[in-house]
Amino acid sequence: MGRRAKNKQGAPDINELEALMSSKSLGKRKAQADGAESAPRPVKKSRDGQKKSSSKNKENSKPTRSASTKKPSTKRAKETEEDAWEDVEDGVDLQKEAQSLFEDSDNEIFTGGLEDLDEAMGSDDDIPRGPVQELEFSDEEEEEIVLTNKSSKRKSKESPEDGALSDTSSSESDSDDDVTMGNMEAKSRALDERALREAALDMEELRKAALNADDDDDDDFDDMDEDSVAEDDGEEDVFHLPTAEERGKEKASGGPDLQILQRRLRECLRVLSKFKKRAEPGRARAEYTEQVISDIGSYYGYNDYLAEKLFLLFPVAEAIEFFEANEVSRPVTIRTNTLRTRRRDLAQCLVNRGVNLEPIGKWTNVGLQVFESSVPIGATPEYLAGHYMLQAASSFLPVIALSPQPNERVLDMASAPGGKTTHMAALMQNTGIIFANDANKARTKSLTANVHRLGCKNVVVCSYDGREFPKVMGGFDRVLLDAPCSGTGVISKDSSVKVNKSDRDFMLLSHLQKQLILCAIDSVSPDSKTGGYLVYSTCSVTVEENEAVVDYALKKRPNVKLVDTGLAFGREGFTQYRGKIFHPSLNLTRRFYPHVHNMDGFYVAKFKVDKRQKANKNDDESESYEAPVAKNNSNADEEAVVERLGFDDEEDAKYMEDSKRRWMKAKGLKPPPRNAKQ
Ligand SMILES: C[S@@+](CC[C@H](N)C(=O)[O-])C[C@H]1O[C@@H](n2cnc3c(N)ncnc32)[C@H](O)[C@@H]1O
Repeated sequence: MGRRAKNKQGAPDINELEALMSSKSLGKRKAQADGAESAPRPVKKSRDGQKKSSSKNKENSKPTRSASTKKPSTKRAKETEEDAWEDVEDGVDLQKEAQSLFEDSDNEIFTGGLEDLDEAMGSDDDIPRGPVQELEFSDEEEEEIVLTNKSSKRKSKESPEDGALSDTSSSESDSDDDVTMGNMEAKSRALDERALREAALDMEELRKAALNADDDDDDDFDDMDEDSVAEDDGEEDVFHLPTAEERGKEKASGGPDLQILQRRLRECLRVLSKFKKRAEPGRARAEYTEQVISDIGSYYGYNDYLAEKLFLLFPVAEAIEFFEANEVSRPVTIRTNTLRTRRRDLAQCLVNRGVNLEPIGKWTNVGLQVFESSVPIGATPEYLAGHYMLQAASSFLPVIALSPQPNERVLDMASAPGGKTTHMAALMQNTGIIFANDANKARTKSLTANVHRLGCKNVVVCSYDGREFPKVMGGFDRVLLDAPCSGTGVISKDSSVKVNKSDRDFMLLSHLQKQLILCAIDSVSPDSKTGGYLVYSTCSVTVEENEAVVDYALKKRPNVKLVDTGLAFGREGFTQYRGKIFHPSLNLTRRFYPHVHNMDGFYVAKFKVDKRQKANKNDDESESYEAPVAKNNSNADEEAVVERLGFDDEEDAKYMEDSKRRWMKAKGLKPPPRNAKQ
């Protein structure tokens, strides 16, 4: 685990569902996605101003105690590791889950069956109620849910004055009184808050330094704290960048401590901001960058490979914001199941139970963000009756982009546990048909449970390797491929991603995604009267799982083109990245980031599939085009699958070589020159 992670209160590796069970304060920042990239980039301010904003940011991004103190169940941890979900596992085994909810929420073991749940929760009147919110609905539109008694939510959202504790219990508990049973929780909360405040101040310093590192060498601007950097005029202390040998020794002795790491990060960023002036003679810019990446890895607990991969996605200052955002839980959100209820009615029911919530944003008319709850959100009668799905806000996006219509024939190629399938069923008003497929049979159990709980009547669950489509079934009006991925967008939910992904994993995933996307394209009917669309999505932010896969599909299937996703926000996909040029239409795809949109990292691309052109003798691509033929068993020989899909051997060879070179370097071996015969 990284130094930063070790020292931080509220480790991000939470099981969100379990966190929900604890009925405490939930995600406190509102998803910032209303049509704008709202992530505040630190602005250059007077130092007073900066101090205030740092405290404010910290308070707003405070991870919840409930989230931080729960350990994920082994089962859940294993699942997230295997498949890198972006969704809360919802309704896996209702009876078991409900039981654990009660264990978690009440510290009492619930031994009854589902039918006993009501009793266990007491009559409605017995349900613990929080401060009741009065909901004001406009006469016409349920959109306009206005919460009039927002006291507790506001409290959780407002930032306290600099240095002040967020509530009275905290300030009490910050005193030196003896710890008693009565004040233990408050004291513990105060300690958490203090640690967070300190961490946020550290971050603010780093961010300021990083911001400067993004400035040009010639830029005279320097707004860093005087105590954190040497003065520019006169002699500067030249910071000594460790040599490779010194770094090796440091690693062997267990790595530097947190203070050294922080200081070195700051110093390296300071040098990078005025390289010519501040660099040690004879040292290259790349050496400083390498040190920054290595220290970020240690500070936040990433392996070097992933730290570098993620760092390179952003300018330096933004990279720090991204890594920091991965340390904070995302807001808890639910999706109203419009097959069973309306959002305003659901909101009113939950508010009456003591849930503090409000609509997520204008971009969705079914999402609600839960700020605080005095009841377990995953076990309310409304939940059990299928009135809502616990679902990350980001996972609404691919379905909104796909926009399935009533009476269509739709394929959800990798669908378990069904967050998106059930959303599609609702949009289609239970008409038409959705084939909800998932290669993992075990996972189709939770999918089926959710389909039943939410009352979806137009869903057929099946379990094929997605690469067997369209042989098993084809001719769909719309296809969703929410692909298996590395999960680099959901690190705040599953921190194991920080250390368990290697370049080989990324290569294999990218390969699988490329196979799946071609099969998904071939499953769409170009003759569809109402559709003819494919949406490809992942909960990862890496380029090889996103733009590279989409670009590959464009090359391999000339009959498809990218179209606007219809999503009102999100960053444009890369059209070039580190020397790789993608099709210019890649700018129509959308990227979502935790530090920008306060939702899980996500990627969405929408294709329109047209009829295939008649084979053109001069066109290798169309001549060799052949719809993939599926094998009868899912243990299909990998090589044959690769061959039938016409993989780009040249591109793969390059990946393999890169991977081999990195492996050799990691082992301390010198890779042969690039063009040498191996
Ligand atoms: C990101 S999750 C899907 C989440 C789902 N769309 C939802 O919204 O609830 C990816 C899924 O892909 C499935 N999967 C992995 N490899 C597959 C393959 N070759 N064919 C079909 N599904 C696959 C995994 O079992 C996993 O359930």
